[in-house]
Amino acid sequence: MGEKEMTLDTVRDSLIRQEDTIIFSLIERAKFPMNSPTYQEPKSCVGFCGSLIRFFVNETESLQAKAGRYQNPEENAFFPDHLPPSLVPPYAFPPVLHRAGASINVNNKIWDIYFKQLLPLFIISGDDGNYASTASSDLNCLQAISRRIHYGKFVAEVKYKDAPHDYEPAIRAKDRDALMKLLTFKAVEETVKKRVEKKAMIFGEEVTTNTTCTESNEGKHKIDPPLVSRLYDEWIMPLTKFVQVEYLLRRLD
Ligand SMILES: O=C(O)C(=O)C[C@]1(C(=O)O)C=C[C@@H](O)C=C1
Repeated sequence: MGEKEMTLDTVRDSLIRQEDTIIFSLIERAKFPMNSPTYQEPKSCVGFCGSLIRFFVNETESLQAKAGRYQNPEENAFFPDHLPPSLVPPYAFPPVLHRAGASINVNNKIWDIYFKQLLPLFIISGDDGNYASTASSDLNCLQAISRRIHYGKFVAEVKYKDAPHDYEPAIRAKDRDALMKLLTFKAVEETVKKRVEKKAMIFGEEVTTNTTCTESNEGKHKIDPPLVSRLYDEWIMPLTKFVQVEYLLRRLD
């Protein structure tokens, strides 16, 4: 975010814009079949040890760390241990987050859910050999989803600053349920679910120049729109809220 102060409206605008990134990245991943050799642990080390996806993410994060990606408090690495330091001159990101909550990282959960639950839902089975491209598009999805979920820290900070007296008793009592209630807006969640479904429909439509005969493409989408809504309902929004609760619990440290 630029110089302007964050408000609930500006953080929500960012979440809305991030929907585009997430949906486009899912559409890109859906170009490839499952390509399961990307994820298999080989029996022995082949120039690197472990699965291709881990190798790919580790190496890419290492390069991106050198290029300064993780200087930005909106970015969280999947393998944060042993990352090299940034080699680029630091940018003075505005210090929005409270120190104690800034380091929250739920990427382990995101990793597990993405590979075990999400991929099988929206990727067809098969193997076309494009393992590196598959790993690359997985990382784009993971980074977009991770950025969105960890953006919960900023959402929580803004909500706390807007109404510290509402949040403080629940924070002091470590009352997760009360915090969850305070930060939840059901009507907003319903709007998010409807909007992402609509975006998936529009972004994933087959575009033709033929205006008279679109029937053959009608109803065909590169990613199933209701599935995107479900993904938000079952994983993305709950994890964003989990991050908000975790952040708030540390807000008075
Ligand atoms: O917009 C908010 O207030 C948020 O906290 C974000 C979000 C979401 O993840 O989209 C999460 C919780 C709210 O219930 C509504 C939406």
